[in-house]
Amino acid sequence: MIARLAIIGVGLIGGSFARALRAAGAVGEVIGCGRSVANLERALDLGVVDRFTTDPAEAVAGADLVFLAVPLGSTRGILEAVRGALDERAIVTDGGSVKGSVVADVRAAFGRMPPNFVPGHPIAGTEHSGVEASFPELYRHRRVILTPLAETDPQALALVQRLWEMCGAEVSLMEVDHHDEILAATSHLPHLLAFGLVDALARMRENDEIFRYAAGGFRDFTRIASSSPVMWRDICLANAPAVGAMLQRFASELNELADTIHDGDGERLWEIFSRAKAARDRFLADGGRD
Ligand SMILES: NC(=O)c1ccc[n+]([C@@H]2O[C@H](COP(=O)([O-])OP(=O)(O)OC[C@H]3O[C@@H](n4cnc5c(N)ncnc54)[C@H](O)[C@@H]3O)[C@@H](O)[C@H]2O)c1
Ligand SMILES: O=C(O)C(=O)C[C@]1(C(=O)O)C=C[C@@H](O)C=C1
Repeated sequence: MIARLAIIGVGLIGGSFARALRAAGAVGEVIGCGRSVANLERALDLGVVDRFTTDPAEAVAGADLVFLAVPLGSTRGILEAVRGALDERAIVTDGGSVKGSVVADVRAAFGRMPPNFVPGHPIAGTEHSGVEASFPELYRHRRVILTPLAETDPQALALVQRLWEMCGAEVSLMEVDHHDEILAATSHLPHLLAFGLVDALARMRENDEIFRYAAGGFRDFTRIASSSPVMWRDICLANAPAVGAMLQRFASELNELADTIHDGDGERLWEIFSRAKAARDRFLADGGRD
């Protein structure tokens, strides 16, 4: 389906995309591009890419499909670097966790929204980074959100959708702003809470003792605080308004909990916890994805 695929950012997301498409027999040659030569050499050893370069323009030359999977803060620079080298018919898509910032970067770099750019976001990942962490099954039974714009060519959209489906994913279409609001709630806020909690505990004087007695609850709640600080810095900055609004909402929920405990209002605590448990049980029963 794709004779030449260029992956810019051969990490967890880019590497897994290449591996999944290879496993599905959907790609011919895969060109990797990144900043870390050690990571790219590892990608070559693992068979994730057939060759690599650190020059984005060289990577996209002659590619039929370009997949951008770099931290969001690097998106605009990459787009500017590849602008003049892209094949006229090449389809470009991405896996960035925030869509408004990517769309703004594309408009700024190209002076318009090219019809062959399809913004996307796989709702799948782990707390690990780099090509070593990538695996072909990452997207199987996971959702991928595509956020096409009025300018998007339906054929480009259909191809990108088909490729994700070949990776085993279920594709949904969504408006850019709606995507960013939803993900602020279900992904960005939980990461902020995990990072914030671990940082607060780590800065407490007794932290050695605290971590010694932490067990499953702490481990489950904080797994995602092992995620890439660069990636999460960029996500928070790229989605600042929606993340800020969610944080404020959550802060008032926390204040309400604190007041309820202070008032010794057990009935109210039970109500809040029961409502939360029922919502999470429903999420799991509906196939809640890990
Ligand atoms: N990790 C997740 O769970 C997850 C899930 C969905 C989407 N995403 C998004 O996917 C993108 C990639 O995340 P990841 O988890 O694969 O990160 P990663 O750190 O595993 O991989 C990113 C790769 O990009 C390379 N890179 C960084 N800056 C670059 C630049 N300027 N030019 C070329 N290469 C550069 C790095 O060397 C690295 O190999 C991010 O935009 C992230 O928001 C991540
Ligand atoms: O499972 C994880 O480790 C993840 O963080 C994956 C996760 C998330 O669910 O929040 C992280 C960022 C994304 O953009 C999409 C998925």
